[in-house]
Amino acid sequence: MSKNKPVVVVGLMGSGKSSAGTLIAQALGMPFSDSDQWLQREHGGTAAPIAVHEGADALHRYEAEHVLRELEGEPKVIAAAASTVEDPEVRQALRKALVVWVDASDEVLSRRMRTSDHRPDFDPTVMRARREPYFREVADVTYDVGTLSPEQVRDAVLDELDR
Ligand SMILES: Nc1ncnc2c1ncn2[C@@H]1O[C@H](COP(=O)(O)OP(=O)(O)O)[C@@H](O)[C@H]1O
Ligand SMILES: O=C(O)C1=C[C@@H](OP(=O)(O)O)[C@@H](O)[C@H](O)C1
Ligand SMILES: [Mg+2]
Repeated sequence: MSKNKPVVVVGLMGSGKSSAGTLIAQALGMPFSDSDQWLQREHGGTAAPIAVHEGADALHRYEAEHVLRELEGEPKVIAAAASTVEDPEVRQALRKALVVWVDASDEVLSRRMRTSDHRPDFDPTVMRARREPYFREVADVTYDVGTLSPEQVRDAVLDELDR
């Protein structure tokens, strides 16, 4: 698989997209674009206050826009917000990327999503019911981050790109 194609890390809240994405970008020497930082820069805040003040629909629109914009231009490693797989235009655009789905049990995710207050208070079980079929549809590779560390995910992605 080509090393010159975008890599997009997807998964539910707290699944480790930012952690693994950072390491993958470093290893590949590619630019890294994280939804979390992009929201801050383009929309003046993290996801949690945007969800409160502008609503979840506006937040999810901004998050989809992030992936669509960053998939244009030079290839990057992109940590996409959890919501983005719900957008049909995003799912179509993801076809040109290597899509890495990181996942763990809801119990693990509930614990990990509470490590920072930038996240809105969404229930992982509800989010999974809605999004799991889409993750399955877009993913080229899937990693269990209940057992794999971000470094192990990085190494698995590098192997995949070398195949
Ligand atoms: N593979 C992993 N194993 C153990 N802890 C992890 C793993 N990936 C991420 N974490 C931890 O889980 C939390 C959420 O990770 P983060 O990368 O911010 O997730 P996301 O960007 O998907 O919301 C952080 O505290 C991070 O250190
Ligand atoms: O599940 C969701 O709808 C969201 C998950 C969080 O993203 P992460 O996937 O980066 O945790 C949050 O920051 C995002 O804006 C909305
Ligand atoms: Mg993140």
